Amino acid sequence: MTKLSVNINKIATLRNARGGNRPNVVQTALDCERFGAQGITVHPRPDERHIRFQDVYDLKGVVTTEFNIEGNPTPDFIKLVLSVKPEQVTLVPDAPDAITSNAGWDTIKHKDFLVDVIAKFKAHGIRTSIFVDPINAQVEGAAHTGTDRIELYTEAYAHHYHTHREAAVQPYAEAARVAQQCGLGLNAGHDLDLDNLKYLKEQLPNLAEVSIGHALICDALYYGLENTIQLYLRQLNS
Ligand SMILES: CC(=O)[C@@H](O)[C@H](O)COP(=O)(O)O
Ligand SMILES: NCC(=O)COP(=O)(O)O
Repeated sequence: MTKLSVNINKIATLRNARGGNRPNVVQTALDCERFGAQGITVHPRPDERHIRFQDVYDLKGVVTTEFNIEGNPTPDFIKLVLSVKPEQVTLVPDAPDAITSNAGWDTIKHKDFLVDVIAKFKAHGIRTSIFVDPINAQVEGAAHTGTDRIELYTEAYAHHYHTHREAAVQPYAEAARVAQQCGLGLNAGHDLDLDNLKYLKEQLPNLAEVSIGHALICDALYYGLENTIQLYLRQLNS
């Protein structure tokens, strides 16, 4: 079974556009769970342009499915995660000014840093995942950091899906196989949507979890949040 974790960053983006508390991030997380989501993902960034650090504290008290906090492990981020103690932390090497995540870790170059940070989280019982491109050497490098899982950065797959899906998925299937050989759990995310999700799932039999935000929230404008979550779950489970 592949779990669906709904990334609610975009709910916070909408709230922040006006100030106030509409839409309510905490209520949306609870509703996502009620509608079938098996996890909630947030990606607080240093400028708090969408999810704020306070949101993360508020969500911890109420999320009953898997809580996944993503982000660049700056000292502030590490402090937040160690204090909130989510089920999973996903380390993403995004620059503070990046519009969105745009690359995986160089797990070879940053091995010592990752080993150190991952050990801190694991010592507090938090499962770790690191965001990587579908490159075999980077997956093997991830295994040497001590992480529990990797999250494959699926932007390239999503981008090429409509032109040549077999070629687009090939490096991901290979990376998934290497992850399994190395004993790493497998997550995936970024730009996944109702078109490209099912094929990815079919080609990556060991896929434990996907985190999806942007497309899912856009789809919810048309189909409603409950229907949309059910549509995504159907792609994963049919
Ligand atoms: C790691 C990843 O791919 C997502 O967390 C993505 O960064 C979502 O963040 P935004 O919603 O800010 O684009
Ligand atoms: N880890 C990926 C994620 O949380 C959501 O990415 P996206 O669906 O907003 O591109």
